[in-house]
Amino acid sequence: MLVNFYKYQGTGNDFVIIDDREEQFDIANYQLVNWLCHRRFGIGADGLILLRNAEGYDFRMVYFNADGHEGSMCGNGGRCIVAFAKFLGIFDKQTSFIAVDGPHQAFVKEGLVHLKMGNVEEIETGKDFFFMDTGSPHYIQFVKNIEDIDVVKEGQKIRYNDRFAAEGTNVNFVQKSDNNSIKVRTYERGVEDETLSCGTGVTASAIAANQQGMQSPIDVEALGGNLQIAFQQTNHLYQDIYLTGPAQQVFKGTIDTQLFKG
Ligand SMILES: N[C@H](CCC[C@H](N)C(=O)O)C(=O)O
Repeated sequence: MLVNFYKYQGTGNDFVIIDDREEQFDIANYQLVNWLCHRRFGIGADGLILLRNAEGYDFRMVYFNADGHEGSMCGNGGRCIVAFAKFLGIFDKQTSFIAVDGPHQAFVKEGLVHLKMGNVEEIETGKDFFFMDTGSPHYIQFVKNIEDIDVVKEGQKIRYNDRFAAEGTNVNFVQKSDNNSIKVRTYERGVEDETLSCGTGVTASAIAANQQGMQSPIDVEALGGNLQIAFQQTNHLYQDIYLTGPAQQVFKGTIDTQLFKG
């Protein structure tokens, strides 16, 4: 089968996106997804996203990690699929779509995609960490010199410890900078590597920074670019959380799935 795809990136978190409103793509074939995301044998991406139809919404976002398995919410992927939906002419000013973690609203303004994330209510605080779900599970550790962290090694220690080994977790290392800003580096489960940016991770990191006294909006520097997180916070509830940043189409192509040898 010939599959038309688009390649997008949002602050260096990159995705293969397919317009699958005809529902031709076999979502159960995780080896195929894994191959398409492979950087040497396939197209190369941190994840693959299908745009499908959904009743009551402009579209449905179906997200797979690079390992081929359907993942939880992806914030940067969410921004990229919003840019893609606008490119397809599915919406003009603002959109409402459904993802695995529930409904999302978004709009594009001055070239930046503003994506509303789900509310966050439960935040676990440990001796030297925070843990929360911003659509995906995120462990957050504040560090002094982020450049010195071996993100893959330290991230894997946490991701594969007794608590997280089975389900996995994403692990964020966060350094506070001046002016209400933080630097974030993320080890992503499902990619099992450091990525250049992780939207749900950056969102969780900003909320953790707020727990430590930083106020909304919080500017975030990821390896692949800058993002901003804004939110309303009352007692334990974080709502109106917006993840804002660029999302760009890089190229498009056609791939023959017959080339995949399984
Ligand atoms: N890159 C993502 C997160 C993908 C989710 C994931 N790696 C998982 O929790 O399985 C983001 O921008 O939010």
